[in-house]
Amino acid sequence: MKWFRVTSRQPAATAPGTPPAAGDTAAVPAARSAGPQPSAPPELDYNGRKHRRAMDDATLWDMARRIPMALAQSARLAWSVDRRMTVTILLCQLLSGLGTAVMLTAVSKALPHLATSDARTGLRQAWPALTVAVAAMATGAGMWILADWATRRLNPKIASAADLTLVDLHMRAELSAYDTEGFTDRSQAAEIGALRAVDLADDAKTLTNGFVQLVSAATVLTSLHPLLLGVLVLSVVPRGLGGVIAARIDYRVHDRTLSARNVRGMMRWWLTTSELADELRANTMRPYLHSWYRAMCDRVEGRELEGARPYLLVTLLAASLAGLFTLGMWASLAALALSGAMSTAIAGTAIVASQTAGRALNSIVRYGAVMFHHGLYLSDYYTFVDEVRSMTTSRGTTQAEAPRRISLREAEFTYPGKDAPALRPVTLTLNRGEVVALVGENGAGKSTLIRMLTGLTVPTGGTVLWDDTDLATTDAESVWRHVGLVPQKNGHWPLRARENITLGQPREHGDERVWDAAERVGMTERLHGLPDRLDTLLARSVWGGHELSGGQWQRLACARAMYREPAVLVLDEPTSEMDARGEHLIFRELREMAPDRITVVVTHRLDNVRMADRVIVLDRGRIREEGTFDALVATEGSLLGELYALAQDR
Ligand SMILES: Nc1ncnc2c1ncn2[C@@H]1O[C@H](COP(=O)(O)OP(=O)(O)OP(=O)(O)O)[C@@H](O)[C@H]1O
Repeated sequence: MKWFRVTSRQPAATAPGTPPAAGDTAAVPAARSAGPQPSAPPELDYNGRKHRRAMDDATLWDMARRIPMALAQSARLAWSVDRRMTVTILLCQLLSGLGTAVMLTAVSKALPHLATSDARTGLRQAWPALTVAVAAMATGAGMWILADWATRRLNPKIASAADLTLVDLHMRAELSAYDTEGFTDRSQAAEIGALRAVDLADDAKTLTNGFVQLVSAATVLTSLHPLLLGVLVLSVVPRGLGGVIAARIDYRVHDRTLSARNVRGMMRWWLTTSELADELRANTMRPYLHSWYRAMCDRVEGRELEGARPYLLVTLLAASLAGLFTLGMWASLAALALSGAMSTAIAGTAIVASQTAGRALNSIVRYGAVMFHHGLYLSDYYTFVDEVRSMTTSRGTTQAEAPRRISLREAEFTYPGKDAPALRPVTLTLNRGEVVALVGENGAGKSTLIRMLTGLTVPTGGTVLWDDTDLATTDAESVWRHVGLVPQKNGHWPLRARENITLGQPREHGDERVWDAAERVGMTERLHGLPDRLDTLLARSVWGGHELSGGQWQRLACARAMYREPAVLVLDEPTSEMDARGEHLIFRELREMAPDRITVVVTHRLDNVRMADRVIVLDRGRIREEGTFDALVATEGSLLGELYALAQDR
């Protein structure tokens, strides 16, 4: 590092590596303007993507098995949100298939007449069949439009239902669900399933329509002449195979760029959000981040370009093969007609039918691949829904009353997947009217203890009682109705100022209590200064929203907890971002409110601990000390005394 020696007159550069000078000169590091080139971004994988190589790995049998399952799952979702539209789509599909069958049969009836030498007579004899063919085609088109309308009505409902189920389950799950291994990955995969649900009805409809059309064409042809089924198979198989290979290449390119695109997408938020804009600029992070982002763009671009060539080759090959087979089919039909084994009219119908079947097959291949992928994610979605449903908070039906006493009896807690407990057996009683301060170094177990006291988690050993009610068998919602919690990380809810205070409470007439809560945390003036006062939207990221400072947000979180007038008021580092005036106000309010409730405060600012009736000092998951602040600080060798002395040593 380079050092400049700064004197009172003029800065003078010294050789690199020269140590800072002592005495009346101070040494400051030089700003670094150049340095080694940043390393390229690593190959990151996006955890939530489980099915990266699914298309590559899947056999045709896998696909054949998975696609009907996906269709059945789509039908189940559709049925659950709108039965009328689901039935409409199914009926339309059947009628459109029937239309195709009628059209092909009518064409086979009309063709012999049209093949006669006298065109006028031929047309006269063929017109009833031709009219039926046109009517059948029109009916098929009408059914398609009707199905499309029904799908458009169904799509948003399916998407909302899938999304709502997922969001609601997350909000109702036991906290321990978040700590189970791979929860986030499974949650992300399920979210992709819910996102894909938007297109589900559309894609399922197109695929089933392809099947219906293909079956109609095959049925009509077989009924006309058994040999025609073989001819049809010959004409569609190469197209089908070509389509599958092209789809695989497409998906391979998609897979190879997927993690880079996802990581780039995540990084995009970091680079453009105002929340990190200060840090990014003041710490001159832009050049590195720009080159990082550029490298990701290049990676995606390069891989997409690499995929273009094989895709072109395969599609060309598939199209050539399909052309050759079509030629072969025509030649076979001509040979059959010339040998008298088949009438010219039937051969003509076979050509029309093969066109219909070809189009149907294109849909089947294309949308079969899409539904195959939908199916994988839908399975994740359903598996996750079942998993979280079994983990929703349902502990018992006993209704909790506002406690006069909270007792922990040998209560301990070990996080899922961890060997050592975060909290070792704790026996403790908290009484109404008391303010208890929880103190301890980082990781001592304070937040874990708070979660157990408030019924957010159930102890993995021992019991937590509210009076005589065991929280492990009590309806959790009824417990939380008596709790007001200011957690370490509180939400900056993108809602109006009013809701940021009343959130979680039933709506009341009038704002009297809202202003009262604002006054308790010193926010009255600030809220009056907002353009629409309590109606102002508090979220800069939302159009028309307003932002508060970190300390002001924390004051609102305290106001929210106070507004609840809870029987159990718990605050985890409630004033870490507040100025001295705000902090003083909050602790004064807590004291005033204390007689009617059990109050628990976690704080690292030990001067605040003086106001507590009792201090509990946690150390590595154990209660190490308990008593009044003055007594503990005065005790020789106490941890609180040591921490307090460190806090004063500046
Ligand atoms: N969700 C979790 N999963 C696994 N371990 C956890 C989890 N949350 C906390 N822990 C661990 O449990 C121990 C206690 O954590 P806790 O958050 O209760 O400490 P704390 O005293 O509140 O710390 P701080 O003062 O830093 O907030 C720590 O070792 C921590 O790493």
